[in-house]
Amino acid sequence: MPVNPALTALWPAPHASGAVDATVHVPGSKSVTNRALVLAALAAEPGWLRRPLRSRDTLLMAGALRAMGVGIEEGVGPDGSGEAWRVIPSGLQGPTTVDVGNAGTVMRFLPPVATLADGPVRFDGDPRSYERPLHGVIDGLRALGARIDDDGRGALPLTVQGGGALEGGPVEIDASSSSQFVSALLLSGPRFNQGVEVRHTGSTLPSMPHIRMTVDMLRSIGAQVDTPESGGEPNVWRVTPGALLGRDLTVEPDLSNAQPFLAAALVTGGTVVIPDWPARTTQPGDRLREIFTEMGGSCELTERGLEFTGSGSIHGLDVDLGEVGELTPGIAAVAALADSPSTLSGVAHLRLHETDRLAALTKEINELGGDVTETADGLHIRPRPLHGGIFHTYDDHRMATAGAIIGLAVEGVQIENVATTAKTLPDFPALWAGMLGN
Ligand SMILES: O=C(O)C1=C[C@@H](OP(=O)(O)O)[C@@H](O)[C@H](O)C1
Ligand SMILES: C=C(OP(=O)(O)O)C(=O)O
Repeated sequence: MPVNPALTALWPAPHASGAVDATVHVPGSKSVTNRALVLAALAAEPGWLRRPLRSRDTLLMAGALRAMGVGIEEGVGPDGSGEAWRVIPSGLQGPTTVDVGNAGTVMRFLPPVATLADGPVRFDGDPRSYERPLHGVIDGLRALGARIDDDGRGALPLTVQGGGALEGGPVEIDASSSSQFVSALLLSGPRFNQGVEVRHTGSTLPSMPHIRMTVDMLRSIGAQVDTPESGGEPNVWRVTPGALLGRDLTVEPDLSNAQPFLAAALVTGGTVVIPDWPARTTQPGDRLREIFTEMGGSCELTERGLEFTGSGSIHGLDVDLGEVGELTPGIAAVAALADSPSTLSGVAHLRLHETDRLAALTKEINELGGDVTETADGLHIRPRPLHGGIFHTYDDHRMATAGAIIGLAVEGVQIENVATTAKTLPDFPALWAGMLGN
């Protein structure tokens, strides 16, 4: 995706001169788009993906699947409405090379797919991808019969020696550093000879809504999945081998990327409407209705979408974000502007996300005059009057949007490399300006 050089420098975060009043159409969900691409590629027949997110992470996923022989064509959808991708599965091929960028979904969901290719698939990515944990996928796949060449660190780069099929069966992994280990093994599970039974052995498991999203999407494409919630053992998921159907799926807006816009309503005491907010969803961003209400806003789902209104005051809160870790940077930004302290907990694993998010948030908010301290599993945030300055983003899209939230209330905040938002929301600067009426 071409990057506008002007945006890689310093971007003056717009300061809000009054209450925002806007409707913001948020592009599709990264997590849904990348699961849908993998499942459609593994299906027995072609399928449609409508309103897919087109961002760095999803274009990397599409590019990787194409490199393995899957057809992904531009189209307008079976009923002629909306942009769509037509996904045409085929025998998966190697040798090939996959660039994962810094996309957790690509680096974790695709090695299991590559075991089904008929030759080697090499995985490489951004420098940060070498530091992000992958041991659950590597060790798990080896236990299920895969051959993988790596350097023994449990991380990228690596080569999966695809053998055209994988035996599958029961496997134990510790997914306490990423729920994506569980999702990765489940998504390809229907195509393994014996299916897969994943048992998580660690003490904590983050991001449960994302595992539910995996299970829901598997079921919707014809897979049989047994889960702890459907009467199975705690921490055990079982996928039966079987063919997957070609479906016509419309991607929901990315509710985690709706966060900065909802935050703008909260911070400025205004109103923001997000059209197409789903009435029922597995996306973790749906928790924002409750969290931002506790922080001082109010919201209603109407036929226009989610209407969120700020009251003019922002309150701190004590909250365990273990299930919804990707919301932490945006919540921390709002908490730094609140009228009382906050404690965010349950998110130790954020140290291994796009950057060490706990360290990055602490440093950047404190450099604007804030008072944030890291705890063992989160942040203590004591609001103080903030001043302008440079907000560094460490190639982390959610750091950039967190800085933009602070900039609404604090004059003179400059975001370094706002273009990093292209990971999941390439239109962010324009959407932000549009919301502010600029
Ligand atoms: O499966 C997914 O789509 C995701 C799962 C979560 O990962 P972790 O469990 O590694 O936090 C989340 O933070 C990430 O943004 C997307
Ligand atoms: C953690 C995130 O991404 P990834 O899918 O790369 O893990 C995120 O988007 O907040």
